[in-house]
Amino acid sequence: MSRPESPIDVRPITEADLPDWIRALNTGFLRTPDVAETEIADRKSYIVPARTLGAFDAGRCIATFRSFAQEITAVGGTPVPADAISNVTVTPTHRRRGLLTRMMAQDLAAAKERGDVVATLIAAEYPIYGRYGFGPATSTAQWTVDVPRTGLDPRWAGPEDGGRIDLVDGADVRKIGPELFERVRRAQPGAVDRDERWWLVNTGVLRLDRSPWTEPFFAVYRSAGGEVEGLVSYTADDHWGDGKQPLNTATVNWLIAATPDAERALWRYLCSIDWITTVKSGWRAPDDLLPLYLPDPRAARVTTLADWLWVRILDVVRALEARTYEGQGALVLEVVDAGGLTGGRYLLQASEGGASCTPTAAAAELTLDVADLGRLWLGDESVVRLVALGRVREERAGAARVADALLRTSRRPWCPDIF
Ligand SMILES: CC(=O)SCCNC(=O)CCNC(=O)[C@H](O)C(C)(C)COP(=O)(O)OP(=O)(O)OC[C@H]1O[C@@H](n2cnc3c(N)ncnc32)[C@H](O)[C@@H]1OP(=O)(O)O
Repeated sequence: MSRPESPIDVRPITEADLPDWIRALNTGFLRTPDVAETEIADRKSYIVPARTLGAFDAGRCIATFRSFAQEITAVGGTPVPADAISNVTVTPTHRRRGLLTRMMAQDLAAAKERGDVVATLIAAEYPIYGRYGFGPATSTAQWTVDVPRTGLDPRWAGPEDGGRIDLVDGADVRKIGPELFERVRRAQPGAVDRDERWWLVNTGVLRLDRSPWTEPFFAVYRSAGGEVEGLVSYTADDHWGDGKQPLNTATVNWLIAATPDAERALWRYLCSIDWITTVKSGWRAPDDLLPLYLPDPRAARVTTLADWLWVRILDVVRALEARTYEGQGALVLEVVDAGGLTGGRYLLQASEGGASCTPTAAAAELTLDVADLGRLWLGDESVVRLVALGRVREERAGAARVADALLRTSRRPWCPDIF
């Protein structure tokens, strides 16, 4: 017997819809569905109703979707306008009827119209977003460091390079953090911008009902010249062994460093704190130097290695012209886009001085889906691998190697944030 259908309205929300929209969001994310006044006030402060979609069945919100303006750093350091997607839920009673597909189509069309170059998201589950043209463009890793096994000298008393580390409070972090982060993210392909609210939430000024606050320790690294170059936020537990040995864990919430000296000094500091026998790294770049700072890198065990930021190219020309390339060369790409946003055949001409990308009628050398171009855009994937997987078709022998020589980067892209 077929289910009686009521027409479901997918539309931008109004301010009056917000409590109902938040209830649906909490339901989809398996949080308690009640909605506190403080949460309504907080979300009202940053949600853009015109970019916040809800699906309504008989007046009740049963699906949510939100996007916002973001900048993502392309390879080479150019910030590119992105459509950042978040808060995607469909209530379990209404799943698998195409509601996500409807909301995604509306949002991506609007982003294209606005002139965004890419759309971005952090996927809750891997299989959801490839069908909409998103590819996993960065990965993340977490390490657990067994401090006594590192081989580090336990007599360490501070950085040897003339720099210094000081503990600071949240107010200091709000003063020095935003400027430091701007330097870091502009040099880090795959990083996205942070707004003021991020610093308020992450220093405990703005406390969210849905995630209880534990005041962390904040440590700043200054170079010998007194320049702020690194910051870390971490918490510690209180755990002792039966034999009265300290067995405490330091858990890093976030660590940013503008220089290798700052990065090395902050990890060294974390591994030197008395009573701390385990350091949990938090979300890091997959090629983070942490293990290699340790005399015995095996003391750092990988506990997570997974896809992180996904990218959907909305404008092939601008996306490929925004980034830099490792060498010089030309390539004709046939980009297949079932979503109809940016498919076509393009000639990429790249040199160390810049790149041009233009529509062309020349014969294609590689044929690939727009999701795979998203996967390649930040330099983290190999075309040769994608050819081997059957995802990219090599129309001219050797084209995959030419593409890898141009597109790949010596350090891996990384997005330090979740949104
Ligand atoms: C950026 C973020 O916010 S990530 C958070 C995503 N949200 C969640 O994970 C919360 C829990 N899950 C949900 O709310 C929903 O299941 C959603 C949002 C993932 C999917 O919503 P739906 O309305 O059911 O998706 P829709 O019906 O449009 O599905 C389209 C296609 O994707 C497939 N699909 C959807 N979700 C999944 C999934 N989790 N795993 C595998 N396939 C999926 C469907 O089977 C369908 O496939 P088809 O086109 O071959 O028939």
